Amino acid sequence: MLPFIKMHGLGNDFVVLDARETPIELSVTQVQAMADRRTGAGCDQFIVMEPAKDKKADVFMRIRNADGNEVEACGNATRCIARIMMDETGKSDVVVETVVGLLHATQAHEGSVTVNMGPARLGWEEIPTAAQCDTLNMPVTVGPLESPVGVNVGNPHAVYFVEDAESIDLVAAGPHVETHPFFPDRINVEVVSKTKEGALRMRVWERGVGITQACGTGACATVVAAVRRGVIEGRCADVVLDGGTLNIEWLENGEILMTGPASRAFSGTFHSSVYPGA
Ligand SMILES: N[C@H](CCC[C@H](N)C(=O)O)C(=O)O
Repeated sequence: MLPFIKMHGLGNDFVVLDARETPIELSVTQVQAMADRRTGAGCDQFIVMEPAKDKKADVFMRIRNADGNEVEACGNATRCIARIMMDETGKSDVVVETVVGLLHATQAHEGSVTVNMGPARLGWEEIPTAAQCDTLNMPVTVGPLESPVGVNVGNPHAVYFVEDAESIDLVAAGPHVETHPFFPDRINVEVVSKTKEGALRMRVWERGVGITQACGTGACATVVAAVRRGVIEGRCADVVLDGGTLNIEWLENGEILMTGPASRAFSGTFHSSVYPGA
């Protein structure tokens, strides 16, 4: 049997396996089965904790989308893994290592966690796009969505500013943007409208998953895009997602701070029919 913990960040949910003692090798189809909301444990992303490679880190976090593919970053999951390490070590500051670098996490107010998600990458080659472009207005129009801002937060995002984010048919438009040929690695898609000064409403179609309740890296990309476009004053905003609110600050040094909750849901075990040898 293979134990797991179910966690979430504002409803963006994760199955977390601990492979720090014993390596766990998972195929794409195994992850798809374990992430399935009917035949598996159900999750948006599948997280495996591995021994840190860098001695400055407390743990290595490997991230797979529900479609089984490995991705570079997951803000909400980073807060959850940081929470596990804080509870385990008693430290209020921990370092989560990922394929794109070391992420520093700090205990914040009322059980929230603040993570430095690292620098926003803004060059067309960093998004990446298939051709050189102005990432402040990328040439990708789908239905009512046009001229998104490209931001890479370890993973790629196309941020569309619209009059009313609630009115956008994201199920119709999201997949077409996600798989548009201009984005060779595919892309996460955000639709954003300003509700009041310092607050942005954001809905997300996630690469490899679909619509999720929240997206930490998407919220980071949203505030970076809003600052670059002059949509907000200052460099800090609350991003209101379907599942709740994240506070994001884009520092003058280019790094992005994300603050929000990290919630445990339950523990379980996968039957050996799902993970042979378990
Ligand atoms: N939910 C995650 C983002 C996952 C991004 C993933 N869908 C990708 O393909 O990059 C977050 O909180 O940042």
